[in-house]
Amino acid sequence: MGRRAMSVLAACRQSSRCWQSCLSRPGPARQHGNILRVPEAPAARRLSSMAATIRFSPSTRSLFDEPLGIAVQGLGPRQQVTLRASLRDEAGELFEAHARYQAADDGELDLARCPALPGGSFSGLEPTGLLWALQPRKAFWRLVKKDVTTPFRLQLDVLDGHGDGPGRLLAQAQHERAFLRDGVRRVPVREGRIRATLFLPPGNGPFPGVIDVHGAGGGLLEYRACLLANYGFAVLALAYYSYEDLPKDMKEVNLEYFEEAVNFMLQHNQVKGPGIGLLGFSKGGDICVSMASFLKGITATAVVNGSVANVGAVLRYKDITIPPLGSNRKRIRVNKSGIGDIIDALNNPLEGPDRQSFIPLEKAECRFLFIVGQDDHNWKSEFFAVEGSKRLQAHGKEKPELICYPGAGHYIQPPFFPMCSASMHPLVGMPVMWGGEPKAHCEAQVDAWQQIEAFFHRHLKGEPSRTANRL
Ligand SMILES: CCCCCCCCCCCC(=O)SCCNC(=O)CCNC(=O)[C@H](O)C(C)(C)COP(=O)(O)OP(=O)(O)OC[C@H]1O[C@@H](n2cnc3c(N)ncnc32)[C@H](O)[C@@H]1OP(=O)(O)O
Repeated sequence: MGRRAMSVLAACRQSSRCWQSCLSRPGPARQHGNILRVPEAPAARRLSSMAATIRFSPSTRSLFDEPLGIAVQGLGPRQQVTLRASLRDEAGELFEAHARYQAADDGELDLARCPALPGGSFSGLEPTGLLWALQPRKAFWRLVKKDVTTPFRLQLDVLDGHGDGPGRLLAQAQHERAFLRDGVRRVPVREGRIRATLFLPPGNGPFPGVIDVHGAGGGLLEYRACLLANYGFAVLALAYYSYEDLPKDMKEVNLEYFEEAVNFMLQHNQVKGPGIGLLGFSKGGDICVSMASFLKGITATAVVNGSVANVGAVLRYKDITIPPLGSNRKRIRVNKSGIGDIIDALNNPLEGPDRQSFIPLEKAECRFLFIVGQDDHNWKSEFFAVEGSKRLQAHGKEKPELICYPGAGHYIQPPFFPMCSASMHPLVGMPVMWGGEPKAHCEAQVDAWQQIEAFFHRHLKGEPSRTANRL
């Protein structure tokens, strides 16, 4: 990560501390629909005689990966206000962002038209800045959604003025950011060895099918699969270790487990054949490349900041063994805050015995999409994607789609997940920097999500997808 991005984040964290006291401030308030109005202060301190109201669009609830319109009405002409967004995750950890604005002559403040002034978490015209700039108060914490059946509750406070401390509360409202679209079915799957959740869109199937494999860390993460199912795919979120009776750690990745999952999808009466798609992020990316290389029934594979070398665990399939790419902890650079930069820790899979870890992706019969954050500090995603592309073409295979995003780090998530700059690495055992600059990273997430969806529509459905820019 660049020094500039680190200092932006440090500044955000520092300034968010200034706002802590206001969050717990008690005060009588009355609820009007989703708008909580706070009684006005004495006339002498009032800048406007009108009550400010917050308007969200959509009004009360939206899907997490959709943009959210925010406007404030009833402010004074050119009134200076600070908008503060906050959200608590399921562990109770607080995420906050704030931005300084000046209302228009008519007392209206529409974030789609009004630029944020310097001094907040972001500046400039950023209609969704209060979403993507959310930062955790707890160091090394990421926004993760574990229970997709409940929404995140976003709170917006409108505060008077641009002071360093919180100004008088002028209006407050809440909005639900949901994961499950109405009618999408969430089906826990415990078939054979498979531990997974299948998301089925509303209506009569069959639907194009996708298996979603998340990165190292264990457990069963459903949020990306669930959001993708909202767009008409049958998506299986697949756990592969540290979940129920699956192996506790990731010493070895056995592809027969993943083959069972592919066969489960291909045989499911709600899944349209003849092949399925794979979506893999990080360690999930190289698992998907291995699945595509060795298993039948894969039509399209989207890899988000993945590797084309097998990493972190031995891979086994029948009589095939692929060793993990070598690494050297001495190449980890640790900064003054104790955060590691592991970008140079892995060996080169084109050299010496490490060539054995290169996955023979030329065996695959599917189309590939590589999504790359050019500021990925977990590993060299762009190098991996380019080498994968070269190898495919050298074997007469179709050139994969490769989309590179400058300023995007490792943790490319669905839209509006705030960028995580550093957190505990599940395999390295220390906090590491993931890379990325928050605004560029957020824009990459929005575009990458559309590209992934369009890729699967093209190859699994044969239909064009919606192309509207959702930023
Ligand atoms: C030589 C060099 C080679 C370099 C070699 C480089 C090779 C890189 C190869 C891998 C690259 C990757 O995959 S990178 C990672 C990408 N991974 C993912 O995207 C998957 C992310 N999944 C996860 O992080 C996990 O599944 C969680 C956090 C969702 C697990 O949730 P859980 O199953 O409910 O577990 P839980 O008990 O709550 O917590 C387990 C631990 O995670 C922490 N944790 C829980 N929630 C959070 C959170 N929101 N933000 C931060 N941390 C959290 C807890 O404090 C705890 O830490 P503690 O008390 O145990 O300390």
